[in-house]
Formats: sequence, C-alpha cells, structure tokens
Amino acid sequence: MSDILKKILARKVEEITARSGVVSLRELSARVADASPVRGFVAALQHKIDAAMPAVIAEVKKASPSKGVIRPDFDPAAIARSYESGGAACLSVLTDVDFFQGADDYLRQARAACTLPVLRKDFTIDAYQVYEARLLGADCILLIVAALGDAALAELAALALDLGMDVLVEVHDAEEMQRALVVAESLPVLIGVNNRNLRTFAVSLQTTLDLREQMPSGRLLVTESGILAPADVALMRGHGIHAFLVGEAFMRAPDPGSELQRLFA
Ligand SMILES: O=P(O)(O)OC[C@@H](O)[C@@H](O)c1c[nH]c2ccccc12
Repeated sequence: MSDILKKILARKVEEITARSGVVSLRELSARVADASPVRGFVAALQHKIDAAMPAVIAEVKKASPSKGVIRPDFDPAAIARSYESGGAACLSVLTDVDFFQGADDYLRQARAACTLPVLRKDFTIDAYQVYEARLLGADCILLIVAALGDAALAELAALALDLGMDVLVEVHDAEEMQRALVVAESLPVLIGVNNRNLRTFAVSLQTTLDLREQMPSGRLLVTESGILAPADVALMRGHGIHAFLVGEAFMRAPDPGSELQRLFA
C-alpha cells in the first residue's frame, strides 16, 4: 500500500472512532429508515450511454494531496448547478476533510442545488461510513480496492447496495482488477480505473486501456483521473470507454460546466 494511502486510512480509523463516539452505529443505522429516496447513479450514467453520449461524473473538489488547493473560490452549490447545466450525468463530492479539504456539508449543498445523483468520494473502510453516506444523501459510494481486504470489500459493497446506493469499485492495477471482478460476479457494482498512481501521483491513461482488457465485454467501465483535454476524451471513446470521472480540469476553469461542454463537445 502506498504511504499516502496508509496515512489517510490511519486517519480514517481515528475519524470513525471519534464520530461513532458522538453518534453510535446503532443510532445511525436506525435513522436510515427515514432517509430520503436515492437518485439512481448507475442508471444516470447508462441513460447517457444509451443516448450515445459520454457519461460524465463531474467532481466537486477543492484540494488534493498531490495538487494542494485547486479551487480557492469554492461554492459547492454553484458548482453543482454549473455541472448540471453543462450536461453532467452525476456528481462526485469529496467529503474527506484532512487530505482533500472536503466536508459532508459540501455533499449536502451540492445535492440540494441540483437533481443529479451524487457519489460520496471518501475513503470508506467501515460500515459506519456506509450508513453515514446514505444519511448524507449519497446515491453512490466509492470503495477503493487498494484500501480493503476481500471480505471487507464484499461486505461494504453488499451493505451499500442493501441501503439502495450504487457502488463504484476503484482499481489501479491488474491484481486489483481481478479482485474487483470477483466482487462484480455476485454484486452489481460499477468498476472504475484510477489512472493516478497512488505512489508517484503520476497519471497515465494507458492504465485504463490496459486494464480494460480484463473486463468482460459490454460491462460499463469508468475512467478516473487525468482527463484534461478533448484528445484524452477522444482516445478513451475510441477504445469504447464512455464513462468519465473528472475533477481538476473542471475545477480550474472559471465556469466548470462550460469547461465540461468544451472538453466533451
Ligand atoms: O482531478 P482528476 O485528475 O480529474 O481526478 C478526479 C478523480 O478521479 C480523483 O479525484 C480521484 C479518483 N479516485 C480518488 C480517490 C480518492 C480521492 C480522489 C480520487
């Protein structure tokens, strides 16, 4: 496991301990019965793809460990509205506080400002966070294969699906892809390839093209990170990849939704 991921996960354990001291898992899970309905995340992606359009998950991200602050004037509601009018299929909102300067409240604000389904982008390692995600209004959670053992990966995915959410399972290499595909055999999860190497932070779109070979044909694959130019989009679409998770390119543009239109025109 990369050092940065180790560091983030160690901090997550502390965070979960602190949060469950305030509201217990029991209390949290009892509240789920009153949670608002979910918006179909995978369905929204599929809807675009069925219409021969790119399915864009547009990310609401203020900062990252590799880039520092990306967007100083950060207004999640305004960004969400801009993404919706720019044609995004879904949103992804960073909720990790310590490494991405995210917040649970950013997810609430972004979701309330639009009608799009929302992914909670965080480092989910415990059932507590899955209930939390559902109560926050998340329509999908991220599970990072590199952060989880096989049993935890399958259990957290099953729990999220049980609670009505979709699940994006993120892989970085061939071994992680094999593990994700095992889960995908029994659970309807979405698979994403992160083009960013967590050790070096280097981005290579070739990662998606390589790992795509392992996927059964016809399955939806999301390419994540490092999509910066129309040529990147064309390269992916030329290889039959039509679902994208994009953050930085949009966040650096004055109007993120217009940048989405420009990149995916
Ligand atoms: O900003 P980019 O390069 O367009 O990347 C977006 C997204 O893929 C990236 O933020 C991401 C992918 N997987 C993650 C896991 C945790 C935090 C962040 C991420």
